[in-house]
Amino acid sequence: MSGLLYQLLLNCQKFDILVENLGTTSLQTYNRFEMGDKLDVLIEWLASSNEFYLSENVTVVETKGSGRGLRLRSREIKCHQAVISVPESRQLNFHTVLKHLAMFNKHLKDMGGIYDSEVTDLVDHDDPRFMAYGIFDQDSVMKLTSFQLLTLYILFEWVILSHWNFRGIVSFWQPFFNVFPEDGDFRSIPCRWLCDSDSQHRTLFNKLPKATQDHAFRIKTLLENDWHVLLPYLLKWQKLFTENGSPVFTLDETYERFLHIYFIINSRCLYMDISEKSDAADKFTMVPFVDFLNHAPEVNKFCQPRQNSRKLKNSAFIIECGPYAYRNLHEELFLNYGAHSNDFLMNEYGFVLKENNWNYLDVTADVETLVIDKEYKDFLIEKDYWGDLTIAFEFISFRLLVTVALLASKDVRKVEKFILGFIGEDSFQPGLNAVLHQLLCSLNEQVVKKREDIKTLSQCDEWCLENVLTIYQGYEKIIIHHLESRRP
Ligand SMILES: C[S@@+](CC[C@H](N)C(=O)[O-])C[C@H]1O[C@@H](n2cnc3c(N)ncnc32)[C@H](O)[C@@H]1O
Repeated sequence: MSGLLYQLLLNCQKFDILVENLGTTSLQTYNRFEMGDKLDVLIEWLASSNEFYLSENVTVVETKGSGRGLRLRSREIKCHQAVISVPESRQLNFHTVLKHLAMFNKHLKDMGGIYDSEVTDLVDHDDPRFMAYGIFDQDSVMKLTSFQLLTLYILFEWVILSHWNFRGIVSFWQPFFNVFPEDGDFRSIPCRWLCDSDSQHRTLFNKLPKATQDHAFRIKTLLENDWHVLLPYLLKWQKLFTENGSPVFTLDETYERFLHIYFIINSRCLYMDISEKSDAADKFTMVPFVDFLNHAPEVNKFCQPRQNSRKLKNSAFIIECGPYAYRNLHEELFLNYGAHSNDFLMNEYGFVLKENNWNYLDVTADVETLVIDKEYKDFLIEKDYWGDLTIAFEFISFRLLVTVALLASKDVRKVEKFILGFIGEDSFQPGLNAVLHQLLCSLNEQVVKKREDIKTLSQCDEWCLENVLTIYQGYEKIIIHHLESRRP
């Protein structure tokens, strides 16, 4: 495909941001104007590439509950109609960052040339980026993950470069940075409670379900690993950029910004084939405006990315309307970020949904402590049925049924037949339901106790408390549903 055929249909009118449910205090009014201006600048920047397209029927609306989102502002959006298309030159990913670095470092092979003369025109010979990006060599840059390269690049372009603002040196990406979420928007992410040394939320962290805590620890490990990989580059920049003998930025401040940027990327990355990278975790891109789309739990209903091969030159990221057409004025356009439970959404994005059919309980820790007999444990390990024991609203996982069948029958041979499908769950009744019912009663007691404890944590942020309570409400709904159907 030789570029996109979409034209910019946007009028050159001031971009109209509607703010809902925000009341009328002066701070909120200020934000409203500020965000409106920032959106105008963003649109102007995107529209300066004639391959950008935004449906004129769509507007940005900001609400207290979910921040900015896209809404229908006029007429309709039909099934499979294109809603937004953002050219590669306005996306941040491993590929586009390499191209930009290559403008300042001739040793970095530029993968396919610079896009726009407007970008190269911005380069000034006194630009500090000649020094900053001069420290990179091809091998070490290529070894960085997409996450690491983007974090490092955004740190320089957005945070460190702002130091040279007075000489008019502003990043090409500044219009995109302007609309990045604020750090406080991520305050409900449990990993943040772990990383902030003075977090008031450590007690709340201890009240989280174990699976949610484990997820937060996994993110913390990844994040700390990335920080250590980036540290040598940051130390070199500290030596290069000094003022009155001191570095223009400190590592403590930079770590705070690193955390902020890490969660910006994590909550806004979209799958995209990146030719330089083979690992699935590296295949993502950040797409301005598309990243205003909020999440809905329904898969294959709302807006969807139209898959384009990265191998095609200058391919765009396109969002089109899914099977659900938008006809009701002001209704929100959604994207599905994946089939994610509230535990996952809270850890990766910092929000939860009141109703979420993807919720499930991980009961591994509760059930494994019931398997006291070594023979049974060895059997489950040998059959690869040890761990990963879950309960969703619709069903109890087969892995859990196998473990409970063993606890109920204490008959390894019979359970083997169950695993092989020769006999069914009924062969273990009423013992199986008795064990399950007892387990569910104990889980219910734990949830009720946790919810009561959480309500007493008055020092925590209300929204964070509410989100944790919503996770437990989701659990309760699942437990009660099965308690009724598993009554022995
Ligand atoms: C890709 S961004 C979407 C745009 C975002 N609302 C904004 O203001 O920039 C993802 C973030 O939006 C928020 N979000 C997305 N879907 C949501 C939903 N259904 N309910 C509440 N917040 C949501 C979360 O803060 C999440 O980290």
